[in-house]
Amino acid sequence: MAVFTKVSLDEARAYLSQYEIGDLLHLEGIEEGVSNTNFKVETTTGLYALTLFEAATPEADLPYFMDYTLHLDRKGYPAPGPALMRSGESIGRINGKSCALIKWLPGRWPRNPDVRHAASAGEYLAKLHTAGADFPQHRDNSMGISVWDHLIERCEPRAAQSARAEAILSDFRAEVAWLKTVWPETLPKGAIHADYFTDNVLMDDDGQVTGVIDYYYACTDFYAYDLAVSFNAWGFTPGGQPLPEMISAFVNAYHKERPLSEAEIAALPLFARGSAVRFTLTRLYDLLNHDPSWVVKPKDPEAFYRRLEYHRGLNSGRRYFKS
Ligand SMILES: Nc1ncnc2c1ncn2[C@@H]1O[C@H](COP(=O)(O)OP(=O)(O)OP(=O)(O)O)[C@@H](O)[C@H]1O
Ligand SMILES: N[C@@H](CCO)C(=O)O
Repeated sequence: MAVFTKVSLDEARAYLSQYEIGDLLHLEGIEEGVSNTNFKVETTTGLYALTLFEAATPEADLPYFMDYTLHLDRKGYPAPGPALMRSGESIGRINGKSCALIKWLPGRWPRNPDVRHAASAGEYLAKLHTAGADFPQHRDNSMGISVWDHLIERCEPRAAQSARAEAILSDFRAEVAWLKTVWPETLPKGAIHADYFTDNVLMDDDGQVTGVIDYYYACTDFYAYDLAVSFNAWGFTPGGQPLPEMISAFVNAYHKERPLSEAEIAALPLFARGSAVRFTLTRLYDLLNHDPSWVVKPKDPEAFYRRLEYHRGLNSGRRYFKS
């Protein structure tokens, strides 16, 4: 499904000859994923993923993503750092697309995560923040609070056909205006993942993290915002019902590894509301602009709207520590 751009064995062999990675043994398209084309590559020296960047990933930011994952990898964090060509480059071109050859990480993302998975995921999010704290580059959050008004505007033309979409957007105009008045300015920030969902965290059979992939929304923002994005992903059913024991397992494990300040804890309900708005909006945009002939199924915006409703009922960040 997600092999948008074909690559033949000969094309792959010619491309890979720029690296010191031995001879190509096997090339396999990966069906999963919706944004980029991915292949699993086996050579005489090991396993890699070959990613061809499709339109959704901003070309100009590829050096940031590659440098960040290389930085994390060199610090011993399980990120898929890029292999370097003999020229020292990490980004190449194949069949008209920019591409990178990155480390293949072991494990599988958890289809039915429980509290053990949530705790390990929370610990590794904190490790990600610590390992990236001295990464010197900056990238604005292209999906952050400063663009939510613009996302609402982009949804508006097609939302006119749906009373439900109109109602959500009307609610969000007020929500975003209010969030802007209370959004913190001075909390600890640095490089964050910004899309730390279950399908981006690989684990072993004991529910321990073995790899964290897909850094193509990584950016500079508040660490506590990334925590809220992540417990919103891990701490609810796919339909958006809260699982307080999953949220608390995630948050407590994070806090043990990277203790949160009182100000960060106090900001969690706001950040949880903001991140619920962000994912409702991007999902709503994709749904409103979906062509039924596309194979990729749009994700459900309502599941994130329900999260927003849950967080609106909480007024203390301490609440997320308890189930
Ligand atoms: N470096 C890697 N190591 C191991 N497996 C990987 C790696 N990169 C990708 N995969 C596998 O390929 C699948 C699809 O990759 P990914 O989720 O990055 O696709 P995408 O289309 O770029 O992203 P998304 O669907 O989240 O927008 C993953 O679920 C994982 O199974
Ligand atoms: N994780 C996002 C998709 C973008 O990677 C979502 O579930 O809406």
